[in-house]
Amino acid sequence: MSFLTLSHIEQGYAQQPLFNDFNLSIGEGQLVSLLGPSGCGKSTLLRLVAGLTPLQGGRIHLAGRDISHCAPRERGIGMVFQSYALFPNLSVFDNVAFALVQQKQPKAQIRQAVEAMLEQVELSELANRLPRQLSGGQCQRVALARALVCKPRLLLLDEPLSALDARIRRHLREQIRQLQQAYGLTTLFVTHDQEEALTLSDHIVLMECGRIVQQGNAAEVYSAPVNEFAARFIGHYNVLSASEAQQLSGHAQTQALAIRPEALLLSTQPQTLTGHCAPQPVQVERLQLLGNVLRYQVRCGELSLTCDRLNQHPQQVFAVGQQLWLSVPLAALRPLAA
Ligand SMILES: Nc1ncnc2c1ncn2[C@@H]1O[C@H](COP(=O)(O)OP(=O)(O)OP(=O)(O)O)[C@@H](O)[C@H]1O
Repeated sequence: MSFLTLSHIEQGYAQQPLFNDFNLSIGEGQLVSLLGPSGCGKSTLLRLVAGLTPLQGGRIHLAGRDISHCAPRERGIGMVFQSYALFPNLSVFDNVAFALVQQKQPKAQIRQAVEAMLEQVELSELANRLPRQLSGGQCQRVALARALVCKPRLLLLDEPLSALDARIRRHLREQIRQLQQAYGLTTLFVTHDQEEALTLSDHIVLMECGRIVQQGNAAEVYSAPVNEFAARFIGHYNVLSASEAQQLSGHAQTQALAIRPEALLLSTQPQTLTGHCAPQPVQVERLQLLGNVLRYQVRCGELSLTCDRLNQHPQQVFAVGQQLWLSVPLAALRPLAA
């Protein structure tokens, strides 16, 4: 059953339409990522749900209640932004306690709630510090604690990790996921980073220009992109026109196709494999080391294809210019809608 429902949303800026009959349903306790390029409307959607931007048309329901025109503070929603937006003159403790103080909760109760929350985000030791005495990752954990301490019914996260370095980012996203699951908290997470969406989410909503292009769980969205936009945005797919696909597969093709780079097999000898197209000669044009993965760009006639291989043995790295053979599993060819 849907916990957050956006129905027939109409929204735009200065005569410029952005959402036209936009609909989205989110189940209780799910972490849903809104994924898409800059300007596709992710933040606007979050602001509409939070009540920070007035809704022009349509309805928003949260836990069965119509919140379309409620004031932000009446919605029971917690929000964390990319910019931490902490009060600079308040300690970590007082930042987290702020909303509870506003609600005039008893002091002892506030202390207990804040201390428990700081422990959850591993900040108990830093309770008396000011925001300027914290790292970016620590600031973001304070912002998260501040949003969670009010026990929101819905958590909105607007690119909360994008200002942080890669290691802190990974750690914090695991922490967010653990807390979200521990509290069973329905969460909408905005990101333009596909890896982040794939690793964190129960459900991914891929957007382009105010429209949903595709939605599903990570495996569905990753393994079966519906069109060229989805294929290019998620997973660095090779996208081939119908005639290119025909050239590569040797089979008649009427539709554009996508192939994941890790599905393509490179070998030094031609291999005739069941369920594969006939082996094709290729030449290595470029090689990129992505840590555990080697990414080859290979030339196959007029086609340039990306092939990923696990970086297992240094002696098995192919050189730029090397002649190889390419095998394409037929099952890996994904037809794309126009
Ligand atoms: N206050 C505003 N006034 C006019 N246009 C706006 C306003 N806010 C956003 N827009 C426009 O609406 C569109 C969607 O913006 P939005 O910030 O929702 O996108 P986004 O997907 O969150 O992008 P990003 O990832 O860059 O934050 C963009 O074209 C943007 O220029």
